[in-house]
Amino acid sequence: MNALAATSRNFKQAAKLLGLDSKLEKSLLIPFREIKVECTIPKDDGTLASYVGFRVQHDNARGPMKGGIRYHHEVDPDEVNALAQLMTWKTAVANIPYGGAKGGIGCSPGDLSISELERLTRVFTQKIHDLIGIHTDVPAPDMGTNAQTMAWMLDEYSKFHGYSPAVVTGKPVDLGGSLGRDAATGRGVLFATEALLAEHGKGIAGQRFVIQGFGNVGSWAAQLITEAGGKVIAISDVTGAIKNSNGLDIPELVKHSAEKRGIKGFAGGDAVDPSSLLIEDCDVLVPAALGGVINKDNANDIKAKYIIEAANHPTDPEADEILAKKGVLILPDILANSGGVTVSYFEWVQNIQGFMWDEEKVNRELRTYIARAFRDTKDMCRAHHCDLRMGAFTLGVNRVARATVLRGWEA
Ligand SMILES: NC(=O)C1=CN([C@@H]2O[C@H](COP(=O)(O)OP(=O)(O)OC[C@H]3O[C@@H](n4cnc5c(N)ncnc54)[C@H](OP(=O)(O)O)[C@@H]3O)[C@@H](O)[C@H]2O)C=CC1
Ligand SMILES: O=C(O)CCC(=O)C(=O)O
Repeated sequence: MNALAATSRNFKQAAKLLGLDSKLEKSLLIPFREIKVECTIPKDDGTLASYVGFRVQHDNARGPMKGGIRYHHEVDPDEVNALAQLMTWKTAVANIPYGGAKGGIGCSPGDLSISELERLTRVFTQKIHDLIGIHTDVPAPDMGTNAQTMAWMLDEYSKFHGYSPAVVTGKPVDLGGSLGRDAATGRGVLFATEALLAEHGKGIAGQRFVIQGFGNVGSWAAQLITEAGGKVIAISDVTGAIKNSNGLDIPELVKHSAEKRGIKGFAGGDAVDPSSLLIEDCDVLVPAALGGVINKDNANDIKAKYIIEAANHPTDPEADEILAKKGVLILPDILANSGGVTVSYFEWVQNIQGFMWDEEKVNRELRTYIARAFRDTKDMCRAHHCDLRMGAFTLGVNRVARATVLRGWEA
């Protein structure tokens, strides 16, 4: 199912559970603003290349819009729209004073040189600089982008508006980035998993994990889960998938992946078919790459007891239904991966205050925010007799609806 159709379907189900007025429901669903820009750059060989960039600003009832910028060949308007909407509910679930946005450029970052990526990022920033800002819309990294991308955005934005570190988060620490932001999404995944397992009398130690994706989120999640005593038995990235039933040596895999630009060829595990990774026998499955990967075609074969959605919208609504019947518990994206935007919020606060926190404080606060979001979600599950996804959706949608009504519509 298309990402936007799936996300909107979840939203509508939550609106129904909350008994939202149909006109309010409609106004919450329609994005505040959709931006589409042409980005042409000279390539290193002198030829021109044109790309399409998007920024969808979904909602700002609770504060400045917030969300990452994705560089991936599959980026399209519907997907960015869905991801922006998810950010609105996610920031509300985390109870941080933001709305939601998302951006992206349809490109294959692996095929571009560093200087081509820099030119593309600068052109994109030139096209949207008037529509983002510290108190309007604050970008951050997502798939295919990183701290360096944010450094270029900050530099380009500052040419128009003066030096403004708080205009992006996930920056390098040398430019005002927060300690702990790089690991934050993976660390949030760990904290959220701990909260879920604790409810069932379990801990991370001894559980067998399978992780799809070994980029920022997947690699940090793997490292932190391993440090907490979990056994990561299989991992995939674009280059392939590997398995070791005794547990993969994650620090060695991190080194291998950095040197070889992927996990393929790692000596500490056996190569397996990437298409069967999600149906490997394990306790906890952590999709940490693309959307829509758990769907009606593979849901029946999934063996995990818990799915922790580190990626955005990895599970289709049809798969949700199949997995619920099988008794698989799903910790939804807007809660499970909210650690990234939560530490982005801490970064923005530090930039505005001109004061830096130490990493221990960042991680301690993150644990508090994730634990609170989990408790609040469970309260909504009890109130509405629903699963964790609808618990998180009703929590987020209700907070945004309340803010919208309080602000009113008077012209
Ligand atoms: N970064 C953040 O703070 C946050 C990210 N997220 C979400 O987490 C997910 C991952 O983002 P992030 O880690 O930042 O992105 P990265 O670009 O750092 O990493 C993405 C990873 O996914 C892998 N990948 C891509 N396609 C496939 C595929 N078909 N099968 C298996 N692996 C694949 C990539 O492989 P390769 O490197 O070989 O291309 C890479 O290992 C996304 O859904 C994103 O929206 C959510 C919240 C915050
Ligand atoms: O850190 C941020 O602002 C946004 C991270 C993001 O894009 C996401 O949570 O999906």
